Amino acid sequence: MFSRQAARVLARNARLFSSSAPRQTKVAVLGASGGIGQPLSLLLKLDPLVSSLNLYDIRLAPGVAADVSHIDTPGEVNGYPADKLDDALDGVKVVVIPAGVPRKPGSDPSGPQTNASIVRDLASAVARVSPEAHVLVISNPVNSTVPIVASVFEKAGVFDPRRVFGVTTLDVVRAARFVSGIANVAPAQTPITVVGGHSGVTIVPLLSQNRYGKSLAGEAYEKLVHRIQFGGDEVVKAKDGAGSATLSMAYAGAKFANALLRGLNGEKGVVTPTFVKSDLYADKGVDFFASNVELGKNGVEKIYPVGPISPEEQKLLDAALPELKKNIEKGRAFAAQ
Ligand SMILES: NC(=O)c1ccc[n+]([C@@H]2O[C@H](COP(=O)([O-])OP(=O)(O)OC[C@H]3O[C@@H](n4cnc5c(N)ncnc54)[C@H](O)[C@@H]3O)[C@@H](O)[C@H]2O)c1
Ligand SMILES: O=C(O)C[C@H](O)C(=O)O
Repeated sequence: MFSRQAARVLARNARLFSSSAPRQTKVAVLGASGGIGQPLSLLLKLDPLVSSLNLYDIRLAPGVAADVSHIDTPGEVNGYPADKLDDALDGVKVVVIPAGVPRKPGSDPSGPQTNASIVRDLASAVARVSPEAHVLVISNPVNSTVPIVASVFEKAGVFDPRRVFGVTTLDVVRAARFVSGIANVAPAQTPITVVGGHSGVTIVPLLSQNRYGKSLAGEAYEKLVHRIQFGGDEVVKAKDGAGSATLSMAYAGAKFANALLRGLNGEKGVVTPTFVKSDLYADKGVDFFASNVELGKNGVEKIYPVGPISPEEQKLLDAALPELKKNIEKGRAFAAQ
Protein backbone atom coordinates (compact mmCIF):
# COMPACT_ATOMS: atom_id res chain seq x y z
CA MET A 1 0.00 0.00 0.00
CA PHE A 2 1.29 3.49 -0.87
CA SER A 3 1.03 6.31 1.63
CA ARG A 4 -1.20 9.18 0.53
CA GLN A 5 1.89 11.36 0.00
CA ALA A 6 3.64 8.69 -2.14
CA ALA A 7 0.47 8.30 -4.22
CA ARG A 8 0.38 12.07 -4.79
CA VAL A 9 4.05 12.08 -5.92
CA LEU A 10 3.45 9.12 -8.26
CA ALA A 11 0.37 10.80 -9.76
CA ARG A 12 2.33 14.04 -10.28
CA ASN A 13 5.22 12.19 -11.94
CA ALA A 14 2.83 10.24 -14.15
CA ARG A 15 1.29 13.52 -15.29
CA LEU A 16 4.68 15.10 -15.91
CA PHE A 17 6.11 12.10 -17.77
CA SER A 18 2.99 11.65 -19.94
CA SER A 19 3.54 12.85 -23.52
CA SER A 20 0.78 15.43 -23.06
CA ALA A 21 2.58 17.26 -20.22
CA PRO A 22 2.13 20.91 -21.21
CA ARG A 23 4.99 22.60 -19.34
CA GLN A 24 8.23 21.88 -21.14
CA THR A 25 11.36 23.68 -22.22
CA LYS A 26 14.18 23.39 -24.74
CA VAL A 27 17.57 23.36 -22.99
CA ALA A 28 21.15 23.47 -24.33
CA VAL A 29 24.26 22.27 -22.49
CA LEU A 30 27.53 23.84 -23.70
CA GLY A 31 30.44 21.64 -22.61
CA ALA A 32 28.22 18.56 -22.56
CA SER A 33 31.00 15.97 -22.96
CA GLY A 34 32.96 16.94 -19.86
CA GLY A 35 33.13 15.57 -16.36
CA ILE A 36 30.17 17.72 -15.35
CA GLY A 37 28.52 17.92 -18.77
CA GLN A 38 27.87 14.19 -19.18
CA PRO A 39 26.15 13.43 -15.87
CA LEU A 40 24.38 16.81 -16.05
CA SER A 41 23.00 15.88 -19.47
CA LEU A 42 21.88 12.55 -18.06
CA LEU A 43 20.07 14.24 -15.16
CA LEU A 44 18.45 16.82 -17.45
CA LYS A 45 17.18 13.96 -19.63
CA LEU A 46 15.35 12.70 -16.55
CA ASP A 47 13.74 16.10 -15.89
CA PRO A 48 10.14 16.04 -17.12
CA LEU A 49 10.29 19.81 -17.69
CA VAL A 50 12.99 19.41 -20.36
CA SER A 51 11.30 18.68 -23.67
CA SER A 52 14.40 18.89 -25.79
CA LEU A 53 18.09 18.74 -24.94
CA ASN A 54 20.77 20.13 -27.26
CA LEU A 55 24.23 18.88 -26.32
CA TYR A 56 27.19 20.88 -27.61
CA ASP A 57 30.92 20.46 -27.05
CA ILE A 58 34.13 20.90 -29.03
CA ARG A 59 34.55 17.10 -28.77
CA LEU A 60 32.33 14.02 -28.53
CA ALA A 61 28.92 15.73 -28.22
CA PRO A 62 27.14 13.68 -30.94
CA GLY A 63 28.29 10.50 -29.18
CA VAL A 64 27.16 11.68 -25.75
CA ALA A 65 23.82 12.73 -27.26
CA ALA A 66 23.31 9.35 -28.98
CA ASP A 67 23.98 7.63 -25.66
CA VAL A 68 21.69 9.86 -23.56
CA SER A 69 18.95 9.77 -26.23
CA HIS A 70 18.33 6.05 -25.57
CA ILE A 71 17.02 6.76 -22.05
CA ASP A 72 13.30 6.01 -21.90
CA THR A 73 12.01 9.42 -20.86
CA PRO A 74 10.10 11.59 -23.35
CA GLY A 75 12.58 14.43 -24.10
CA GLU A 76 14.35 14.59 -27.45
CA VAL A 77 18.20 14.78 -27.49
CA ASN A 78 20.46 16.14 -30.23
CA GLY A 79 24.25 16.40 -30.36
CA TYR A 80 26.19 19.20 -32.04
CA PRO A 81 29.92 19.12 -32.93
CA ALA A 82 32.36 22.02 -32.62
CA ASP A 83 31.25 23.86 -35.78
CA LYS A 84 27.51 23.69 -35.00
CA LEU A 85 27.21 25.99 -31.99
CA ASP A 86 24.59 28.21 -33.62
CA ASP A 87 22.42 25.20 -34.46
CA ALA A 88 22.72 23.99 -30.85
CA LEU A 89 21.44 27.35 -29.59
CA ASP A 90 18.59 27.75 -32.04
CA GLY A 91 15.28 28.25 -30.20
CA VAL A 92 16.55 27.27 -26.75
CA LYS A 93 15.06 28.84 -23.65
CA VAL A 94 17.73 27.77 -21.16
CA VAL A 95 21.50 27.46 -21.74
CA VAL A 96 23.66 25.71 -19.16
CA ILE A 97 27.43 26.31 -19.45
CA PRO A 98 29.83 23.84 -17.80
CA ALA A 99 32.47 24.31 -20.57
CA GLY A 100 36.00 24.96 -19.38
CA VAL A 101 39.06 23.63 -17.66
CA PRO A 102 38.82 22.30 -14.08
CA ARG A 103 41.36 23.06 -11.36
CA LYS A 104 44.40 20.96 -10.47
CA PRO A 105 45.68 20.52 -6.88
CA GLY A 106 47.49 23.69 -5.76
CA SER A 107 46.15 25.87 -8.57
CA ASP A 108 44.49 29.22 -7.93
CA PRO A 109 40.86 28.79 -6.86
CA SER A 110 39.97 31.95 -8.77
CA GLY A 111 40.34 29.71 -11.83
CA PRO A 112 42.25 29.43 -15.07
CA GLN A 113 42.18 32.35 -17.50
CA THR A 114 41.26 29.95 -20.34
CA ASN A 115 37.73 29.70 -18.99
CA ALA A 116 37.25 33.45 -19.34
CA SER A 117 37.68 33.31 -23.11
CA ILE A 118 35.65 30.10 -23.45
CA VAL A 119 32.74 31.69 -21.57
CA ARG A 120 33.09 35.01 -23.41
CA ASP A 121 32.93 33.27 -26.81
CA LEU A 122 29.98 31.07 -25.86
CA ALA A 123 28.13 34.09 -24.43
CA SER A 124 28.69 35.97 -27.72
CA ALA A 125 27.02 33.11 -29.58
CA VAL A 126 24.08 33.06 -27.13
CA ALA A 127 23.69 36.86 -27.49
CA ARG A 128 23.55 36.47 -31.27
CA VAL A 129 21.42 33.33 -31.66
CA SER A 130 19.22 33.05 -28.57
CA PRO A 131 19.35 36.43 -26.80
CA GLU A 132 16.20 35.68 -24.82
CA ALA A 133 17.64 32.52 -23.25
CA HIS A 134 18.27 32.14 -19.53
CA VAL A 135 21.99 31.46 -19.02
CA LEU A 136 23.24 29.28 -16.16
CA VAL A 137 26.99 29.66 -15.69
CA ILE A 138 28.84 26.77 -14.03
CA SER A 139 32.32 27.44 -15.50
CA ASN A 140 34.75 28.82 -12.96
CA PRO A 141 35.59 31.29 -11.63
CA VAL A 142 31.85 31.97 -11.34
CA ASN A 143 32.48 35.30 -9.54
CA SER A 144 34.19 36.51 -12.75
CA THR A 145 32.55 34.45 -15.51
CA VAL A 146 29.04 35.75 -14.68
CA PRO A 147 30.15 39.41 -15.02
CA ILE A 148 31.85 38.38 -18.29
CA VAL A 149 28.54 37.03 -19.64
CA ALA A 150 26.75 40.19 -18.47
CA SER A 151 29.36 42.41 -20.17
CA VAL A 152 29.13 40.47 -23.45
CA PHE A 153 25.33 40.76 -23.36
CA GLU A 154 25.50 44.47 -22.50
CA LYS A 155 27.81 45.09 -25.45
CA ALA A 156 25.37 43.22 -27.70
CA GLY A 157 22.47 45.24 -26.23
CA VAL A 158 20.65 42.14 -24.95
CA PHE A 159 21.49 42.02 -21.24
CA ASP A 160 18.52 41.27 -19.02
CA PRO A 161 19.64 40.82 -15.38
CA ARG A 162 16.69 38.50 -14.78
CA ARG A 163 18.20 35.91 -17.11
CA VAL A 164 21.87 35.47 -16.12
CA PHE A 165 22.69 33.18 -13.19
CA GLY A 166 25.88 31.91 -11.57
CA VAL A 167 25.24 28.40 -10.28
CA THR A 168 26.25 28.38 -6.60
CA THR A 169 24.00 25.44 -5.74
CA LEU A 170 26.94 23.13 -4.97
CA ASP A 171 27.77 25.30 -1.95
CA VAL A 172 24.15 25.00 -0.79
CA VAL A 173 24.16 21.23 -1.36
CA ARG A 174 27.45 20.81 0.54
CA ALA A 175 26.29 22.97 3.44
CA ALA A 176 23.06 20.98 3.83
CA ARG A 177 24.94 17.69 3.64
CA PHE A 178 27.73 18.65 6.06
CA VAL A 179 25.34 20.06 8.69
CA SER A 180 23.08 17.02 8.38
CA GLY A 181 26.09 14.77 9.01
CA ILE A 182 27.03 16.68 12.15
CA ALA A 183 23.46 16.90 13.51
CA ASN A 184 22.66 13.34 12.45
CA VAL A 185 19.39 14.33 10.80
CA ALA A 186 18.22 14.17 7.18
CA PRO A 187 19.58 16.88 4.83
CA ALA A 188 15.97 18.00 4.23
CA GLN A 189 16.07 19.31 7.79
CA THR A 190 19.26 21.29 7.26
CA PRO A 191 18.67 23.64 4.33
CA ILE A 192 21.35 26.34 4.59
CA THR A 193 21.25 29.61 2.70
CA VAL A 194 24.70 30.34 1.28
CA VAL A 195 25.32 33.91 0.10
CA GLY A 196 28.18 35.89 -1.46
CA GLY A 197 30.01 34.21 -4.30
CA HIS A 198 31.50 30.88 -5.32
CA SER A 199 35.12 30.65 -4.17
CA GLY A 200 36.83 30.44 -0.79
CA VAL A 201 36.06 33.34 1.53
CA THR A 202 33.37 34.72 -0.79
CA ILE A 203 31.22 31.70 0.19
CA VAL A 204 29.20 32.75 3.25
CA PRO A 205 26.99 30.06 4.82
CA LEU A 206 24.22 31.48 7.03
CA LEU A 207 24.24 28.66 9.55
CA SER A 208 22.49 30.76 12.21
CA GLN A 209 19.29 30.68 10.13
CA ASN A 210 18.91 26.92 10.57
CA ARG A 211 17.92 25.25 13.82
CA TYR A 212 20.78 22.71 13.64
CA GLY A 213 23.36 25.07 12.12
CA LYS A 214 22.66 27.59 14.88
CA SER A 215 23.72 25.20 17.60
CA LEU A 216 27.32 25.02 16.32
CA ALA A 217 29.92 27.19 18.00
CA GLY A 218 33.66 27.61 18.54
CA GLU A 219 36.00 25.23 16.77
CA ALA A 220 33.16 23.08 15.39
CA TYR A 221 31.60 26.17 13.78
CA GLU A 222 34.90 27.38 12.34
CA LYS A 223 35.79 23.96 10.94
CA LEU A 224 32.40 23.65 9.29
CA VAL A 225 32.56 27.12 7.72
CA HIS A 226 36.01 26.30 6.37
CA ARG A 227 34.81 22.99 4.97
CA ILE A 228 31.88 24.68 3.16
CA GLN A 229 34.10 27.48 1.83
CA PHE A 230 36.83 25.10 0.66
CA GLY A 231 34.75 22.01 -0.20
CA GLY A 232 36.02 22.29 -3.76
CA ASP A 233 39.62 21.79 -2.53
CA GLU A 234 38.62 18.62 -0.70
CA VAL A 235 37.48 17.07 -3.99
CA VAL A 236 40.38 18.46 -6.06
CA LYS A 237 42.87 16.95 -3.57
CA ALA A 238 41.07 13.60 -3.40
CA LYS A 239 40.92 13.37 -7.21
CA ASP A 240 44.68 13.96 -7.20
CA GLY A 241 45.11 15.74 -10.54
CA ALA A 242 42.09 14.21 -12.30
CA GLY A 243 39.92 17.32 -11.95
CA SER A 244 37.40 18.84 -9.58
CA ALA A 245 33.85 18.06 -8.45
CA THR A 246 31.82 16.66 -11.35
CA LEU A 247 29.10 14.33 -10.02
CA SER A 248 27.97 16.48 -7.09
CA MET A 249 28.18 19.48 -9.43
CA ALA A 250 26.05 17.77 -12.07
CA TYR A 251 23.49 17.06 -9.34
CA ALA A 252 23.63 20.68 -8.16
CA GLY A 253 23.38 22.01 -11.74
CA ALA A 254 20.36 19.83 -12.50
CA LYS A 255 18.77 20.87 -9.21
CA PHE A 256 19.16 24.56 -10.01
CA ALA A 257 18.00 24.07 -13.62
CA ASN A 258 14.88 22.30 -12.32
CA ALA A 259 14.18 25.18 -9.92
CA LEU A 260 14.47 27.68 -12.77
CA LEU A 261 12.28 25.55 -15.07
CA ARG A 262 9.61 25.31 -12.37
CA GLY A 263 9.67 29.08 -11.98
CA LEU A 264 9.55 29.63 -15.76
CA ASN A 265 6.55 27.33 -15.89
CA GLY A 266 4.65 29.47 -13.40
CA GLU A 267 5.25 27.64 -10.12
CA LYS A 268 5.12 30.12 -7.25
CA GLY A 269 7.47 30.29 -4.28
CA VAL A 270 10.57 28.78 -5.93
CA VAL A 271 13.37 30.36 -3.91
CA THR A 272 17.03 29.37 -3.98
CA PRO A 273 20.41 31.10 -3.72
CA THR A 274 22.09 32.09 -6.99
CA PHE A 275 24.73 34.61 -8.08
CA VAL A 276 22.98 37.38 -10.01
CA LYS A 277 23.18 41.09 -10.80
CA SER A 278 22.10 42.52 -7.48
CA ASP A 279 21.79 45.90 -5.78
CA LEU A 280 22.17 44.50 -2.25
CA TYR A 281 25.84 45.55 -1.90
CA ALA A 282 26.15 47.84 -4.93
CA ASP A 283 27.13 50.67 -2.53
CA LYS A 284 30.26 48.61 -1.73
CA GLY A 285 31.10 48.23 -5.43
CA VAL A 286 29.71 44.66 -5.51
CA ASP A 287 27.05 44.51 -8.19
CA PHE A 288 26.80 40.72 -8.46
CA PHE A 289 25.92 38.77 -5.36
CA ALA A 290 24.42 35.39 -4.44
CA SER A 291 21.44 35.48 -2.10
CA ASN A 292 18.03 33.86 -2.04
CA VAL A 293 16.25 34.63 -5.29
CA GLU A 294 12.65 33.93 -6.20
CA LEU A 295 12.49 32.37 -9.67
CA GLY A 296 9.44 32.95 -11.83
CA LYS A 297 8.13 33.26 -15.37
CA ASN A 298 10.79 35.80 -16.35
CA GLY A 299 13.69 34.31 -14.37
CA VAL A 300 14.67 36.47 -11.39
CA GLU A 301 11.42 37.75 -9.82
CA LYS A 302 12.73 38.95 -6.47
CA ILE A 303 16.12 39.20 -4.78
CA TYR A 304 15.97 38.67 -1.03
CA PRO A 305 18.39 40.38 1.36
CA VAL A 306 20.53 38.14 3.55
CA GLY A 307 18.19 38.56 6.52
CA PRO A 308 19.19 38.38 10.20
CA ILE A 309 22.78 37.17 10.58
CA SER A 310 25.08 36.49 13.52
CA PRO A 311 28.14 38.65 14.35
CA GLU A 312 30.35 35.79 13.02
CA GLU A 313 28.44 35.80 9.75
CA GLN A 314 28.74 39.58 9.51
CA LYS A 315 32.54 39.11 9.77
CA LEU A 316 32.44 36.51 6.99
CA LEU A 317 30.39 38.88 4.84
CA ASP A 318 32.80 41.74 5.52
CA ALA A 319 35.68 39.54 4.37
CA ALA A 320 33.76 38.32 1.31
CA LEU A 321 32.76 41.68 -0.17
CA PRO A 322 36.21 43.13 -1.04
CA GLU A 323 37.28 39.79 -2.58
CA LEU A 324 34.05 39.61 -4.58
CA LYS A 325 34.58 43.17 -5.78
CA LYS A 326 38.05 42.20 -7.10
CA ASN A 327 36.72 39.06 -8.83
CA ILE A 328 33.86 40.98 -10.47
CA GLU A 329 36.20 43.75 -11.64
CA LYS A 330 38.57 41.11 -13.05
CA GLY A 331 35.74 39.63 -15.13
CA ARG A 332 34.57 43.04 -16.32
CA ALA A 333 38.16 44.04 -17.24
CA PHE A 334 38.64 40.83 -19.21
CA ALA A 335 35.42 41.39 -21.15
CA ALA A 336 36.39 45.00 -21.90
CA GLN A 337 39.67 43.96 -23.66
N1 LIG B 1 30.02 26.26 -10.28
C1 LIG B 1 30.51 25.26 -9.61
O1 LIG B 1 30.12 25.02 -8.47
C2 LIG B 1 31.52 24.33 -10.23
C3 LIG B 1 31.78 23.09 -9.65
C4 LIG B 1 32.69 22.24 -10.25
C5 LIG B 1 33.36 22.65 -11.40
N2 LIG B 1 33.09 23.86 -11.94
C6 LIG B 1 33.75 24.31 -13.18
O2 LIG B 1 33.10 23.70 -14.31
C7 LIG B 1 34.01 23.69 -15.42
C8 LIG B 1 34.01 22.32 -16.08
O3 LIG B 1 34.51 21.33 -15.22
P1 LIG B 1 34.63 19.80 -15.70
O4 LIG B 1 35.14 19.04 -14.54
O5 LIG B 1 33.37 19.37 -16.36
O6 LIG B 1 35.77 19.92 -16.81
P2 LIG B 1 36.06 18.92 -18.01
O7 LIG B 1 37.42 19.27 -18.55
O8 LIG B 1 35.83 17.52 -17.60
O9 LIG B 1 34.96 19.30 -19.09
C9 LIG B 1 34.91 20.53 -19.71
C10 LIG B 1 34.30 20.33 -21.09
O10 LIG B 1 34.24 21.62 -21.71
C11 LIG B 1 34.53 21.40 -23.08
N3 LIG B 1 34.92 22.65 -23.71
C12 LIG B 1 36.10 23.33 -23.64
N4 LIG B 1 36.03 24.44 -24.41
C13 LIG B 1 34.79 24.47 -24.93
C14 LIG B 1 34.12 25.37 -25.80
N5 LIG B 1 34.71 26.47 -26.26
N6 LIG B 1 32.84 25.10 -26.14
C15 LIG B 1 32.21 23.99 -25.65
N7 LIG B 1 32.81 23.09 -24.85
C16 LIG B 1 34.08 23.34 -24.49
C17 LIG B 1 35.64 20.36 -23.09
O11 LIG B 1 35.76 19.74 -24.38
C18 LIG B 1 35.12 19.42 -22.01
O12 LIG B 1 34.31 18.41 -22.55
C19 LIG B 1 35.34 24.12 -14.84
O13 LIG B 1 35.51 25.50 -15.11
C20 LIG B 1 35.19 23.90 -13.34
O14 LIG B 1 36.05 24.70 -12.58
C21 LIG B 1 32.18 24.69 -11.38
O1 LIG C 1 36.75 24.16 -6.57
C1 LIG C 1 36.69 23.98 -7.78
O2 LIG C 1 37.60 24.26 -8.54
C2 LIG C 1 35.45 23.38 -8.38
C3 LIG C 1 34.18 23.90 -7.85
O3 LIG C 1 34.07 25.29 -7.91
C4 LIG C 1 33.82 23.35 -6.50
O4 LIG C 1 33.28 24.10 -5.67
O5 LIG C 1 34.00 22.14 -6.27
